[in-house]
Amino acid sequence: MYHVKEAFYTLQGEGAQAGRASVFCRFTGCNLWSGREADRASAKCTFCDTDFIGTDGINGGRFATAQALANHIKALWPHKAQHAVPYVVFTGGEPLLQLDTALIAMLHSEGFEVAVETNGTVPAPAGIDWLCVSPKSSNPLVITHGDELKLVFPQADAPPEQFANLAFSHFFLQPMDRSAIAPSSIASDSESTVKAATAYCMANPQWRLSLQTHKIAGFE
Ligand SMILES: C[S@@+](CC[C@H](N)C(=O)[O-])C[C@H]1O[C@@H](n2cnc3c(N)ncnc32)[C@H](O)[C@@H]1O
Ligand SMILES: Nc1nc2[nH]cc(C(=O)O)c2c(=O)[nH]1
Ligand code: SF4
Ligand SMILES: [Mg+2]
Repeated sequence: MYHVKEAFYTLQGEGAQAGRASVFCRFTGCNLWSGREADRASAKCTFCDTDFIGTDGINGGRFATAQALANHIKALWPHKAQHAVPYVVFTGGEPLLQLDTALIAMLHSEGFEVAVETNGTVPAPAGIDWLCVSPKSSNPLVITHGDELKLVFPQADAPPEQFANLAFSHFFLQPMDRSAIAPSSIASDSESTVKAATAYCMANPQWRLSLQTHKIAGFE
């Protein structure tokens, strides 16, 4: 049984594929946080910007088979987009707690490319076409190669230097969105995570800036 919080058609907002039309499938649950605010401070990942509890979001639900979930995803890709390769991004929560080779194979047979956004602490099934790993604090990575490493910045226990030698094709710093965590406190300009990430990328050109364009442009 697959548990899906929500699924929707949008543009990939982040990283090297930013701007690409995508079906997002957000799985329920994560191994680094319960998702409850009361547990945030003591969680293994404390800055999450996402609600991944339950199956009550748009197009969410429980799917008994890979075929059923693949059909659900396929129905969200517009029929008119015939000249583009259909693209699905599995995220969460932590998608690698649920994504398996059966679901990947089913989507490949429907012509989809399969992308994943993961915290890198859970092994990945074979067949993923675009793998984005986003390390979280000192939680050990079990995935050390992939297409992009997208580090939320800054994180005291996860400096970029720790990941710079891993086998990824792209290295991104994504400014931490603090408003998602403490909506009432507006950070001063001198505390801007965008400024800090920009300065780091300018001093260390291996790294590029990833902005969360869906939030800036407001398309989601
Ligand atoms: C909600 S996570 C779900 C996927 C997976 N659990 C992970 O952490 O990569 C999706 C993406 O949002 C990023 N993210 C989460 N909270 C953020 C925040 N407050 N500011 C910026 N990016 C954030 C994550 O690092 C990850 O790249
Ligand atoms: N548009 C859009 N792009 C995204 N890229 C990664 C996201 C995520 O939450 O995994 C995300 C998201 O939530 N929305
Ligand atoms: S690992 Fe990802 S989904 Fe889990 S709490 Fe952290 S950012 Fe959120
Ligand atoms: Mg998001």
